[in-house]
Amino acid sequence: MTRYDLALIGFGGVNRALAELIAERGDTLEAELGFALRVVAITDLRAGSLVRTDGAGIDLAPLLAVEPGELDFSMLAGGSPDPRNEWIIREVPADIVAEATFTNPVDGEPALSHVRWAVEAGKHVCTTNKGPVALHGGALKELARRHGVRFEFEGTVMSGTPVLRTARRMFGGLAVHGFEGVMNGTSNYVLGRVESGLSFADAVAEAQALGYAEADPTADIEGHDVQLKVMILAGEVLGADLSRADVPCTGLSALTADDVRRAAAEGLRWKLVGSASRRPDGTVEARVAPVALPTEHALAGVSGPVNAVAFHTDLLGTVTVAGPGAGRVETAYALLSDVIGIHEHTTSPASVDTLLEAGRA
Ligand SMILES: NC(=O)c1ccc[n+]([C@@H]2O[C@H](COP(=O)([O-])OP(=O)(O)OC[C@H]3O[C@@H](n4cnc5c(N)ncnc54)[C@H](O)[C@@H]3O)[C@@H](O)[C@H]2O)c1
Ligand SMILES: N[C@@H](CCO)C(=O)O
Repeated sequence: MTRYDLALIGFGGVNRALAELIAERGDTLEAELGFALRVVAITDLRAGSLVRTDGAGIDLAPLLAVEPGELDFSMLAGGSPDPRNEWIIREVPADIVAEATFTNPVDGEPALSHVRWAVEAGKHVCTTNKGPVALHGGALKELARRHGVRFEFEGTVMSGTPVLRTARRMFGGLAVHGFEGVMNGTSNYVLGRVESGLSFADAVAEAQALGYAEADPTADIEGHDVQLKVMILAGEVLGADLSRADVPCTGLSALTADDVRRAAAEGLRWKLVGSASRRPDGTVEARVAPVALPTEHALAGVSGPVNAVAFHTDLLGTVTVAGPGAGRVETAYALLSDVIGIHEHTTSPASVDTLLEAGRA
């Protein structure tokens, strides 16, 4: 039986939920997927770091029984009060590094370094962190290719909903002209709650408590999170290499609660829409902005933390992918799907992804 040893970098909502999946469903996953998962290292800014590479690895159940804010690895055997990220990523024997620290939309750090260190150490990486992928995705993919490891990031767009794999695997032979979508769970949840009478501030607080929001929810509300997602998706489906400056961004602070409720009374729904399309000269234009959509529009009915992206193609017309856009468990599932992708790739060199990548190279 194949076993993958994991190092979890960041132990907040998402990586904790991944640890829960492994602790609670490890045996079922093993029987279904044909590989076992063992966590051998965890680092976190607040809890410190923990390493256990013998036996069954880190015993996850006792860690998960402690409230997140009270976790202190320094009290445990193999623990340290410091998040020894570089040493753990480079030196502790692990097969896969799961990176789920804060997204930094300015330069992607320190997650960018986490990904680089892992790849340079010959470890596969899966991440839900949008910063490194949006800002340095091309260079990181090339680095991973040179080191013979996988760099997977399904959870960066629409959390566990497999929009990136769907676009990569299912659109072969089609020309994609562009896409538009509701790609932020927090802002979409907030708009719905404001529509039903809550203040913006209270609605944001709810989204934070539900685990949808970024550490700084300004990124959700002002559209910077969607900006990064548009850059990632445009890279994947349009082959574009966009910088943040290429994606003008207007957020929800352009709207008042009255605007949102008045629109609803007039049969319109405000949505924070991210879009990109290919111009006739082949270049790509993209933007993020709130749009008042008529209720019959496909994106108008996308509610709460649900997201949807409508892809405009030549042979199929518009193809819409909808599903959860945020949530701890949903995003942990994206990491699991990345691990499955790594397993498929390493065990079947003729896997769909490998063949598609070879075709594109
Ligand atoms: N929660 C979601 O719905 C969701 C969905 C998709 C993508 N994401 C992305 O996944 C990542 C994690 O999200 P989350 O909800 O778990 O966030 P979170 O804030 O709950 O957890 C992040 C954890 O990372 C730790 N951390 C931050 N910087 C660190 C560092 N330098 N070294 C070690 N640990 C560090 C923090 O202490 C925290 O515990 C973020 O980048 C987020 O944008 C989240
Ligand atoms: N904060 C993000 C998480 C998913 O990327 C959202 O609300 O969509």
